[in-house]
Amino acid sequence: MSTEAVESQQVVVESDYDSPTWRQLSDFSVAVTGNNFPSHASYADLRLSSVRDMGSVARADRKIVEGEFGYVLEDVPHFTDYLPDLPTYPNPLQDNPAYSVVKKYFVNEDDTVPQKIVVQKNSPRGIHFRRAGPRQRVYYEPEDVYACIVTCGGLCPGLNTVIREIVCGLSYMYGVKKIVGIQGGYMGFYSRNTIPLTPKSVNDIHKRGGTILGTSRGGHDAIKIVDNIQDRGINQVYIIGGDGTQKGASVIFEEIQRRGLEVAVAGIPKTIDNDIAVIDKSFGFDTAVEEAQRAINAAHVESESVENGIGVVKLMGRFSGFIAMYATLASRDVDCCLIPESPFYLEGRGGLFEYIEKRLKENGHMVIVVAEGAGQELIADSIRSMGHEDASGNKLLLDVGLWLSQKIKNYFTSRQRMTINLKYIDPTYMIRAIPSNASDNVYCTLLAQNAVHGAMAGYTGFTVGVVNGRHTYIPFYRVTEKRNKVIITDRMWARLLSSTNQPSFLSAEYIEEIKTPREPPK
Ligand SMILES: Nc1ncnc2c1ncn2[C@@H]1O[C@H](COP(=O)(O)OP(=O)(O)O)[C@@H](O)[C@H]1O
Ligand SMILES: O=P(O)(O)OC[C@H]1O[C@](O)(COP(=O)(O)O)[C@@H](O)[C@@H]1O
Ligand SMILES: [Mg+2]
Repeated sequence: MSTEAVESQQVVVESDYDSPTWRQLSDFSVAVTGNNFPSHASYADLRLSSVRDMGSVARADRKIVEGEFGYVLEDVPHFTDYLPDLPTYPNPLQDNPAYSVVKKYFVNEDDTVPQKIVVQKNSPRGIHFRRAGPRQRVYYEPEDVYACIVTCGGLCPGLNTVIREIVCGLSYMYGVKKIVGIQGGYMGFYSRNTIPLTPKSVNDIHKRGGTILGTSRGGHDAIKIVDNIQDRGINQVYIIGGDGTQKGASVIFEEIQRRGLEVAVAGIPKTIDNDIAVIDKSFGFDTAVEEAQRAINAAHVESESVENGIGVVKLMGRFSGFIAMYATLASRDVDCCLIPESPFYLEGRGGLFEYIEKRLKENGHMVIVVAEGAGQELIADSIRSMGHEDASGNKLLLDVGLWLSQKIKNYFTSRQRMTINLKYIDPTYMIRAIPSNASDNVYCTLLAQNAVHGAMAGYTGFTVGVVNGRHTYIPFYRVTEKRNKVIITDRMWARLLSSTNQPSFLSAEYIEEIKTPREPPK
């Protein structure tokens, strides 16, 4: 992702400073001198901050280490936090011919990655995350590992690649033999049989879309899931899924910790919408943007082949319009992009209809990209049926693409304003179901391998993710407490507006309001 996109995430993060959660974190944090953090073996001596989150992850213990110049490490849990006397073993990678020639293959225990890379002379060093990667000592003998993998939530390109690379990483790097897949999402822990996974059985799966394990929404019962983990003797749990899944993983981790089990819980964030906080980008996003070009091209070809042609393309994005924004910026054929973060209106001065009329008169055709979560309030006004949820508790959306297409048709046919030719394309599930592209495949591989390195090194209760280009271990609460959204006061959205020339749909008062600076952090 571009620097600009990284900047957008930082704007989101800055707002954390105002939240009660942040103030509580500071109150409970553990201060250390300088930045010589204790290695994880001595973390048992540190007081776990036990901050009770105000939001959705209600019982997350937080492990905060402060250093000089405003340095803060938001660390992830480690076995030694609650099981102090575990034996450790040399990392088998040191004898692996592929790695033995690599200088500094093991990650320095003190390496951390800053969340904010744009700084000023006097700004505090800010929040950091533990750098991901292989450690010199591991907490499992290969023959003792019994790992499982589960995929939850909606589909996303790259799921099979992550599964494949966890299996291959565990097998080839650490010599692990016992790996199973949990079928059909969280509920599969207690309602379905497991399937054995070997490098041979997963060899070709990255070439297929979907997930070979199946997935589901709903059905998260932490007690039943952990009972099942315990009964089977599973000691590494790899959980691939979005924000809902990571919340579920956090609850599972807490139950495992409460029972004092030596079971590592590692999350790999998945969301085609790219709405997971903190991380630079989620896997599958690039593939989705690329595939969306095919739909936009089709809409363009259709619309320019007829008089007053309008192509409407609906793309995914329940709460965040990243796919729509990037697909629009990539295409250059889009005249208007509508996303959930930017409210719009249809009629009157500066409205969508006026703009469509102008573009058709100027250019004879136009393409509109609309993210599925855009304009939901407008639709609710005319349809009156909001508030339904799916099995995971996600808001069910009304079809903005169909609604918008109908509204445009009605407007232009009423009072015989203009004869238009509108074609509506909904490629959403076609985009989601494809295999990941080359760059996402590499990305999935690194995420999977780093998840494996973290679990083998005794870290647990973490999500693996890229922050400012570096792989890190992020505590669950950080990726679940808020969603990554397009910031419409950022330069990236301004670039989009100037590339499409569409109206901003914002009133002068609203622009003033959102520009008002927030209070600086204390
Ligand atoms: N707050 C939560 N606590 C525990 N489990 C949750 C929570 N939210 C969602 N889940 C579980 O996570 C799984 C996937 O969630 P969902 O929202 O469908 O997809 P995603 O993980 O992609 O956001 C479901 O099985 C759901 O029951
Ligand atoms: O029809 P489904 O399977 O519920 O999925 C629809 C939703 O899945 C998404 O792709 C995102 O899903 P996740 O939260 O599972 O990543 C949204 O864009 C879309 O609204
Ligand atoms: Mg979600």
